[in-house]
Amino acid sequence: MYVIPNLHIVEWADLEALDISKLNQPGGKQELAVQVLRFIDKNGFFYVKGHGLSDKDVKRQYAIATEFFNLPLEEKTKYLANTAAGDFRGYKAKATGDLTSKDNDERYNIPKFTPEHERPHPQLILDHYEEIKEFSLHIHNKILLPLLRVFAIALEIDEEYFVSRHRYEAEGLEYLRYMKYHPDPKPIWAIGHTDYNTLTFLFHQPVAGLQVQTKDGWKYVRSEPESIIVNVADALEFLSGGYLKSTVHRVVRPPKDQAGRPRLGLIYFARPEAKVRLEPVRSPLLERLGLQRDVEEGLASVTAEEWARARIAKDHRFRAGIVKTRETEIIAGVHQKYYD
Ligand SMILES: O=C(O)CCC(=O)C(=O)O
Ligand SMILES: [Fe+2]
Repeated sequence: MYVIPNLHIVEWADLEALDISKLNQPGGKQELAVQVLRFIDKNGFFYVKGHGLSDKDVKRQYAIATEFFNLPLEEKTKYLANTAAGDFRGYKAKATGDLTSKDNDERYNIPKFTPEHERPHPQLILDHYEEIKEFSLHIHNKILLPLLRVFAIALEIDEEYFVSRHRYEAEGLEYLRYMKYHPDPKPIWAIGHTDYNTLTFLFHQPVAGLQVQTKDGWKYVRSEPESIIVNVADALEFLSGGYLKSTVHRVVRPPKDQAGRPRLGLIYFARPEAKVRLEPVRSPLLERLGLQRDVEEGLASVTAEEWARARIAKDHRFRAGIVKTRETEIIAGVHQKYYD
């Protein structure tokens, strides 16, 4: 427990940190796999350190994000995302008018730098294109793929099993997101949810607000300058036969001393390739634990792309006021739950 000025009491979640610089040492992969096995079936949130991105690299991205959100609204709305079709590339404005209560954030999602995703961007983004590309590629190649190998070792499966389903050049939508929450009096800014991708990488930002659901209730996730907060999301839970946990989290109004400031976010959402079926892997570990699921028990008929599109379009219908309450049925009989 930590008491911040003006006596606001904040309870922090106790999360493990994986130091991935250990991957350069002999036995490092195995050591990290053992560490992962200590927590990953209970809680899909953890920190990654030793990831090779400097504080300066992260600050540069925040500087670009700040400039982006300072652009006139008419400029930003030229790049609107087609969320009605389940496509989140591009800009999402903050809700206004009758829908003001729906959300208080703006987003700009920059997809993979592959021919599939060539699209117009504001000049500001084009001016920094190479730098944004390098940052994104580092996350994919130097953080995501090594972590996927560690998870495969933990599950005692072929080390390349997950990696071969996340080829950067393959068709599939993953993106870097610039995000800005505007100060708002409502207590919950993003209702409790799981993410629909593989792993989500949340870069350091100083305004508290992210909370994770634990067996002892909601706890704040502390953001530390050297660490990336990582969470397992739906696609990886399905692929790992339910063993790696897509953990429920939410964003609340920051504590009083921070509540009046905008909250900027820098987030990378990694996803499997579009055509990957979300079927459970066969794993000796899961067999031994009696947790092995049959393919039919998973989402074998559903691809990563179909799952993500269904969830994005469903969120769109709620945000746009097309449906009055959040729908829970998504696809193939699998329900998405929400938690206040
Ligand atoms: O802003 C955050 O800290 C988390 C955002 C989030 O959960 C999401 O966009 O899925
Ligand atoms: Fe999330």
